[in-house]
Amino acid sequence: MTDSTSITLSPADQQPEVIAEPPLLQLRNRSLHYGNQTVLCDISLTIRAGEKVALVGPSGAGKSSLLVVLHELAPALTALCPQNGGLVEVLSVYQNMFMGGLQRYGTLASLWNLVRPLPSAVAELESLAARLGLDEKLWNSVDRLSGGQRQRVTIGRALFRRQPLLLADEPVSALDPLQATSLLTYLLEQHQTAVVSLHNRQLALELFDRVVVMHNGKILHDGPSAELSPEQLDELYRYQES
Ligand SMILES: Nc1ncnc2c1ncn2[C@@H]1O[C@H](COP(=O)(O)OP(=O)(O)OP(=O)(O)O)[C@@H](O)[C@H]1O
Repeated sequence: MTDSTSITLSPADQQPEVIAEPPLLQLRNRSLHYGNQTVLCDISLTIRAGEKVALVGPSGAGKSSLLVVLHELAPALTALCPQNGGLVEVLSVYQNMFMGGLQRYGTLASLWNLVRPLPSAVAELESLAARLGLDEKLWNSVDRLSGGQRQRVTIGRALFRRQPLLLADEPVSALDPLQATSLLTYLLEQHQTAVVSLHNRQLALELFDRVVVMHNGKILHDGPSAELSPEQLDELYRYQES
């Protein structure tokens, strides 16, 4: 009979087993062209549930294009926060944010709530508007808002979708630094998984656990933010192909 107390474990056996989440989004050698311009070149990227990924890189690097391609992989799971907002100018903040929840409410309830808001929807959106500093503006039309206020409506619409995956394109670029940090933190808390493009490298390193740097339609770097210094990230940002 074997004496179990005499079994010695090898170092590998003593390591806790790390079980990776299955891929939530996966691209393999994906390219994207506009006419004869290649905007994404042979991109391979895996996003796993639970990851918070910052997408950085100079203007025109392909970040928005990559978000579009990722969105096509799982539209029903995604809360999308596009750079241009896609807001309906003549509708109110309430109506624009409510449109994020159309999928959850169904056609009839959605139409009803857009025309004659029911108390439950109003209460939910009042609370969301207060969190976004828009409580005074809930019934104003979007065409009367500042750039930062409009950006917060776009964030509100994405939050109201209540989906596990956030794909956001520079969601806080028009906000002051304190508000940007606070709302980006909140957006990340409210979504299990997130891929967010941003130019603020400090926020990328502080709030995200993985940083993907793009340059010229390609992924130049992909790794944990904890292993990247601000100087290294600046260097990657300034990368010039020789
Ligand atoms: N609809 C389009 N038609 C033609 N070219 C496009 C289109 N959208 C983007 N591009 C081109 O694709 C390239 C990548 O653009 P993209 O918007 O993905 O970059 P980005 O990294 O998000 O830039 P930014 O930081 O300025 O938002 C750019 O050269 C841009 O001109």
